[in-house]
Amino acid sequence: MEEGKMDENEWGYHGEGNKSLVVAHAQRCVVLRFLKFPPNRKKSSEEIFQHLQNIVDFGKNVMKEFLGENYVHCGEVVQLPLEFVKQLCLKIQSERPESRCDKDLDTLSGYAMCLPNLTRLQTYRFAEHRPILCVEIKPKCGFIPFSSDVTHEMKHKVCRYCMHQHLKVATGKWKQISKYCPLDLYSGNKQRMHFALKSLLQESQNNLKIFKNGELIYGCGDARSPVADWRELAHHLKPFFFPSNGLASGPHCTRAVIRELVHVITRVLLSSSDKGRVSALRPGLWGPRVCEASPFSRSLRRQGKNTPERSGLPKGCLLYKTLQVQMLDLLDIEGLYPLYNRIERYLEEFPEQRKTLQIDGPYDEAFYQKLLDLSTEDDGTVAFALTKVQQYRVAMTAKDCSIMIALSPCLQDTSSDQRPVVPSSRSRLAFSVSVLDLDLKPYESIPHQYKLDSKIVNYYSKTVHAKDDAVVPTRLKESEDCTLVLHKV
Ligand SMILES: O=P(O)(O)O[C@@H]1[C@@H](OP(=O)(O)O)[C@H](OP(=O)(O)O)[C@H](O)[C@H](OP(=O)(O)O)[C@H]1OP(=O)(O)O
Ligand SMILES: Nc1ncnc2c1ncn2[C@@H]1O[C@H](COP(=O)(O)OP(=O)(O)OP(=O)(O)O)[C@@H](O)[C@H]1O
Repeated sequence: MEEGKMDENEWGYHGEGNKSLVVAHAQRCVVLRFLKFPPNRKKSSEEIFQHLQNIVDFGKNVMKEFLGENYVHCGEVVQLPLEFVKQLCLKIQSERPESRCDKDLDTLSGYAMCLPNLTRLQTYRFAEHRPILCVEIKPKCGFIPFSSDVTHEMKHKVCRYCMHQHLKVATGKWKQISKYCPLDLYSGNKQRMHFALKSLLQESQNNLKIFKNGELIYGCGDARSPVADWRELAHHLKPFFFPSNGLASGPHCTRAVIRELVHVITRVLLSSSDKGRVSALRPGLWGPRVCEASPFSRSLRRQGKNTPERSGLPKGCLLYKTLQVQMLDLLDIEGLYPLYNRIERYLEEFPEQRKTLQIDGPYDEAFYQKLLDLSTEDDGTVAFALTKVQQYRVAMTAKDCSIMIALSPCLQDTSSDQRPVVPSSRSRLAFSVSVLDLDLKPYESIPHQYKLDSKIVNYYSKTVHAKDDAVVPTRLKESEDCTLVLHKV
């Protein structure tokens, strides 16, 4: 960043999550990612610099190793003029969704991360003139725990996402239960993946966003949500997926365009565009292949059909790699929590050891190497507890990251385009796949995770499952078909 040339008018609000806020440059393909904090919980400039540097180091030394060079963009920490940050903060404030305003942008340190704008990613830094479509998916945890430490039987049957949906609706976070189940998306089975993606398109919550030329056009279920209907979405998508059946408008056209999008995204998700080395992780343990709450598998069971095999994801694809990292959570929070307590007891006695244990970094090569020990034999040591705790934090990070898929029509002269290509009915689309939000989850969040896990399972077991048992015969008759009915347009 060139200090003297920072002009807030060149930057616009792009999006935000729970912990960071992103602004995008109007011309150049870059974004600035700022940290956010609750009011009155400010950190010193040094602490913020270190926090951001840790994020970059963790991306470089750990996530690039696990997920592959091509998928991970670590960015760099930049120092900005304080006046620029202050003016920028004022400029974007009115565009922020109300639900996110419980935290303030850090305007005091002057530090931020500079990253490629993944919604416009073609060739880093300069925007091209071809239209770009970008689909962002936050797939969440794609497996059912296999750990023998799990005490709630329900956790061996229903995935965390599907259980959590009920608590989220009960607490008013979302209005409706989604039909999306991460196990369907991670199945590698095209039919299940199509169902998962259509479900995300129906009820996006914070799991799906679509950008066109860098602008949010779909998803993000809050006040800022620009469209929620498929007809308008299909209109946006036509330049990319003009239907092969020749229909230019009407419900059939909408359906055809949405179907094309789903098929193209599935193909891209199954592609192995990464040429990096094969991941060092092979947990090898699998829980059940399906989640009992997924409407897809419930519908098949009702029809007396077996759920299709988890066809298996191709080993080089990002979903496969992400799932492997998620499965570093070998013990489940129930098995992990006592090990966290072991470390806490040790730290109470030897507080000066916190640094040696690398709890707050540095996230370097040595930190990465220790993550590769997948043994689950507890020898009672702090070293064992520490390895499992660090693996858990990394796994939780992978359970909360997002995948960005950028698509743009190929030029006539494709020799200039080095990127992989996916066919669509209108043209061939060059694509790139990236992963974002790879901030290592804090050590301190483990007690919260333990409590939340129990709250999610208890709520699901007591309310939903009990109700389910009582109404099974009626529900079966109701035939809650998993064939997705398109919204009326
Ligand atoms: O606990 P979960 O599964 O609800 O995940 C949280 C996310 O909620 P979600 O369920 O995806 O809507 C949550 O997302 P939202 O703020 O709800 O959009 C955050 O990503 C949170 O991470 P962090 O605390 O900001 O690092 C996430 O917390 P972590 O558990 O990943 O730390
Ligand atoms: N490099 C990028 N290029 C384009 N858009 C980005 C980039 N990084 C983040 N975004 C956008 O900003 C949003 C918020 O970023 P991010 O997910 O990193 O926030 P967060 O606060 O860390 O999330 P969480 O709520 O999961 O903690 C993303 O959902 C994405 O739409």
